[in-house]
Amino acid sequence: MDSLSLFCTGALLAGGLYWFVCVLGPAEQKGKRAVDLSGGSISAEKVRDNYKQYWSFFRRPKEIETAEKVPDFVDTFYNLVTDIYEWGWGQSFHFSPFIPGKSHRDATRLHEEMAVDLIDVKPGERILDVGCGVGGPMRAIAAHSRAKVVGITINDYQVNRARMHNKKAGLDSLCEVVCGNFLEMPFQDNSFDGAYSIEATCHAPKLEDVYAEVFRVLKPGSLYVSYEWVTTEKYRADNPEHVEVIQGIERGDALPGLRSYSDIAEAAKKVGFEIVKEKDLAKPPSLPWWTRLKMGRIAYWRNHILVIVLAAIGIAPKGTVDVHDMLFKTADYLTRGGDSGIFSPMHMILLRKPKEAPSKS
Ligand SMILES: C=C(CC[C@@H](C)[C@H]1CC[C@H]2C3=CC[C@H]4[C@H](C)[C@@H](O)CC[C@]4(C)[C@H]3CC[C@]12C)C(C)C
Ligand SMILES: C[S@@+](CC[C@H](N)C(=O)[O-])C[C@H]1O[C@@H](n2cnc3c(N)ncnc32)[C@H](O)[C@@H]1O
Repeated sequence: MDSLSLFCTGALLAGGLYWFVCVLGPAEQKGKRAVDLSGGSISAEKVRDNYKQYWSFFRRPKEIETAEKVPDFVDTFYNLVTDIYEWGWGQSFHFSPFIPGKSHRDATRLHEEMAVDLIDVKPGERILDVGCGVGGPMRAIAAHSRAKVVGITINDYQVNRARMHNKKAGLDSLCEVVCGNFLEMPFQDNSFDGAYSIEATCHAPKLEDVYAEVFRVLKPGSLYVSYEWVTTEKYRADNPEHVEVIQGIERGDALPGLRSYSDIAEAAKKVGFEIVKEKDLAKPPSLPWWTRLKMGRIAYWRNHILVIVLAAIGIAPKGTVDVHDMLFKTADYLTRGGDSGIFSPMHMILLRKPKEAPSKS
């Protein structure tokens, strides 16, 4: 081979590699690169053991029912997945309906802005983000409403990521992040002008417990909106395929059991909220939220090969391959849940804490 053809082959290979690693994949701003994948707050050598521990929860369903253990198990889950989510999805860890002509990023932002528009807050007011992740929604909401947002997450790795992103976005004066359990929040009674939760309260073993905490910290008369993960009216517990899909979603997303859409308002009323509005935002005329998952399939294969290579050469923690494989399968269960209509990640409920507490007679 002469030197010219050697050069051309080399250039072609390098170009192909660059395209495979850097171009192919979801065209979103990530904040994470494949070479920076970690196990969150878990040291690299313990990632695989923690992954095994995570799975063992599902092999012993009794443990999942032990509600006190759930926040720890959810914390382990987010140590394992946070970097992969940021790398492969972006800084907002939720779904949104597909909008023709809009990027995923814009569709995501509009879904987030809708939440704060619903709770009707004014600039300068203080609102709570229940289960804030690395703060994608918090930043969009603070920028859109100019309200002061306080986010809470159980995972300290996410707290650090969120604070770093807030600073980088120049929004740290409006956005504050606290590490804590949303089942026992470190906030005073009647101290927030509004609250929202986006695809986070599904991690609570009992929805009443988190709703009761939100109720406690809200000022009387103020509003709370939540986007809930639910099984819909199409779900049949006696259909083995339905059960397989829902259990697949629960295992791959650290859920102590998905709730039926009909349980949401009940839980809210039980703790004292008034129901202002309830609507499944996934229903037509909205377009499928799972289109994005389907469109990403080629990128997931590319990511999988990349993760295997990075783990083999010691750049990514060994257990990353297992975690990625789990997410790969989860994406399929979620897509099947969406296609069949038995599952929705955006059952919206808008609630008001009454102005006056009901009399106890
Ligand atoms: C609300 C929750 C999380 C919802 C979604 C943000 C995530 C659910 C499944 C995740 C993913 C699945 C496939 C991954 C892919 C194999 C990888 O290469 C890149 C990242 C994924 C696309 C990843 C991204 C985030 C999800 C879509 C739950 C936890 C309550
Ligand atoms: C799927 S993520 C959604 C994050 C964010 N709402 C978003 O849309 O980007 C769920 C979030 O809920 C948080 N979470 C789950 N259980 C929690 C608990 N008991 N206390 C506090 N946060 C919790 C997780 O740490 C994570 O940040």
